[in-house]
Amino acid sequence: MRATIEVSGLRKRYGGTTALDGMTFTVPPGRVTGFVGPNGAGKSTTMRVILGLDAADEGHALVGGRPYRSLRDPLRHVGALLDAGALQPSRTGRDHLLWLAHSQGLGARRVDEVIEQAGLTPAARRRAGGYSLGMRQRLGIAASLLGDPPMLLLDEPVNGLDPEGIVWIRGLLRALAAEGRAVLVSSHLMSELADTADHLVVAGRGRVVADVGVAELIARASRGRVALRSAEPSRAMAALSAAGAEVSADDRGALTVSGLPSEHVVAVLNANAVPFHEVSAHRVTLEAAYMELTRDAVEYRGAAR
Ligand SMILES: Nc1ncnc2c1ncn2[C@@H]1O[C@H](COP(=O)(O)OP(=O)(O)OP(=O)(O)O)[C@@H](O)[C@H]1O
Repeated sequence: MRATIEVSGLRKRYGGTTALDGMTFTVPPGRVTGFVGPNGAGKSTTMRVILGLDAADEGHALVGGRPYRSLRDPLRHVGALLDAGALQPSRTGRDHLLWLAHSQGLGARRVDEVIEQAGLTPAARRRAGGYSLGMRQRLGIAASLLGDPPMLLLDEPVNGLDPEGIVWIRGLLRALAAEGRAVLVSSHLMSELADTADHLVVAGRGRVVADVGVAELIARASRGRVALRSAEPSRAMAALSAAGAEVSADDRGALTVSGLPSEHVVAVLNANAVPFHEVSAHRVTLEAAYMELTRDAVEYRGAAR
């Protein structure tokens, strides 16, 4: 079974609300695909449809080429974290995992491995009802790893994690992808996916707005601009503007130049004897690139209902 998640032409309405409007994308093995988009864009609905928890009105979702519901021992194929709150509060974390493991023919040794992998060892024998949100997330992630699945779907896994937990999950997701797994991670906060995702599927109003590599998205939004620092920013601005560039300055005196490649920027400054101490490619943050992309796709909740 090829570890690929495929979503094709999904449509779904809830009464008068269109949740999915032709959602189509593929999550290939070997990379972390971030599934992002504003609130209400259809991310959770898509994940529920992939996992057979909700039926689409049209279209199909396949995991490893098959509908999720047709899989025997699904945890061995697809690991999922959807709602970290769905727990029996009186059970210990370890018992919860043992119960899940037994349902899939997996043993206690595997349970202890994922407890260790999820950093849950100190809490594993405590009642899950007393867990913090971060602990519940770790338990949900441990559960998703139980069957050593080649495909993973994690809905907002960073929710509730402390800074150490965030660093941990970034490393875990990257390691899982490096092992050749298909990893789909949803988030509505772009900063959570910076340094984690290789690729982004950006959803807006129930469909895909962009399906793009992270590096390419940043390069595109950076638009070949040049970042410049000079002890004499006004002279630098005057010289570069005279050479046909557009120059803007931030409140700390850093300049951003568009319309001239960096080697021309350097040549113009040298020809005008303007001192400078830094010329580099201007790189927007992933968050800024994403904001630009989704500006038109934001669902204004009040207006939409
Ligand atoms: N069970 C449901 N009943 C009615 N409407 C629903 C239901 N589930 C989702 N919706 C609506 O479908 C749309 C898509 O919701 P969904 O939860 O999939 O978006 P999302 O991208 O996951 O958003 P968020 O980032 O807020 O989790 C929203 O308008 C939502 O209100």
